[in-house]
Amino acid sequence: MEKRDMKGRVAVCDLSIRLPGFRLEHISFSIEPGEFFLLLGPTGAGKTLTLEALAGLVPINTGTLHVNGQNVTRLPPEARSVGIVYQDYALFPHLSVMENICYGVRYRKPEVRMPRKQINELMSQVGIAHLANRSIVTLSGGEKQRVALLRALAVNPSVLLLDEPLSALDPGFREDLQQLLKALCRATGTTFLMVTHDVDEARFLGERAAVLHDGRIEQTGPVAWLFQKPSTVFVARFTGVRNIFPAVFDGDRAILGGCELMMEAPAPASAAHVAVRSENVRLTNGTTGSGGVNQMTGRVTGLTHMGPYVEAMIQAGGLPWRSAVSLEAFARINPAPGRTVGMEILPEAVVPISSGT
Ligand SMILES: Nc1ncnc2c1ncn2[C@@H]1O[C@H](COP(=O)(O)OP(=O)(O)OP(=O)(O)O)[C@@H](O)[C@H]1O
Repeated sequence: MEKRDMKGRVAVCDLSIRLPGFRLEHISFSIEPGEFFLLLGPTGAGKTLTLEALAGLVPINTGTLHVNGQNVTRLPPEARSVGIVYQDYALFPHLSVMENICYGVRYRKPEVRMPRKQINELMSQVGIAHLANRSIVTLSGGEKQRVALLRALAVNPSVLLLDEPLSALDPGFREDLQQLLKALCRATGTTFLMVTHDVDEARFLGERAAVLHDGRIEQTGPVAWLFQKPSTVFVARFTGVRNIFPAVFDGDRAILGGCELMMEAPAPASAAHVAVRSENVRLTNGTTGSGGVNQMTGRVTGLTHMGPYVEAMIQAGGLPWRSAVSLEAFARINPAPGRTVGMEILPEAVVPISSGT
């Protein structure tokens, strides 16, 4: 790859950080120029540490870090061409909006900083042009986060690191800012690496993601793939899979409880469970269709109204299944507790998963 094609490329290879009481181990992933990549995981998984290692803010024990094709492992933070945006904005309260945005610019050579004209355009794009002279302390959370974003982008980093930038905002503001983040990533061509523990946010924002658990990466891949084809019990739970059962495998057949399900391909040797998303458990009327591939009959044991759908609990094949029933299907099938219903799962929705790292 030519040097200019490497601009914005990130490669983290076998990163480890050992702290009293916590170990980040064998972290490896790479990000393509201009990509919106997510580090996903629950609290305490090591997401912030990974970001800070890339930014040069914490010492690392082993591993190499490349930005723009350059080995930055031993470089100081200011020489890495990365910017960082925090959840709590970290703005200067005594400066105005424009002074905050341009704060880092004055320390940069003209050829590497963002031209003032582009800063003005971005301020208009994110809807804060009219606030240029306002004091930071008078802004709302959403406005502050817009200022923080532009301050980080104004020094023209190749890579922008974002540590849960939306988590302090009300849900209404969050959606606007999610749209804005996507638009800024596209408009500036900057690589975005964002930390979040919010799976809905991940679904909306990310192209690819790495899922961290207890200091290790469990799975890396396109966000949609992590949801549809989790590879471990942890990733399945984290992405909201409601049916996870221990299983044994015989080629492309999974045997779980008192039932046998066909999969689309043979399970890997590491597989020990089966994951089925509740939206992939389709209900049918009565015993209709029972006896076909992955069709069973079950008894409804409970219902939970979730707003746009109803989660039905079905006892079938000796296991407690959960099915997300659309309101239309709910009205048609009427899966009232105690009733017998048919249940169908496509082979591609039966996902063999391992116990994890
Ligand atoms: N300087 C430090 N010394 C000791 N332990 C630390 C230090 N910094 C972080 N840790 C610990 O490392 C673990 C991972 O922290 P990290 O902030 O990376 O988690 P996270 O995934 O970003 O979680 P959250 O979503 O809550 O921010 C935590 O248990 C934290 O307490």
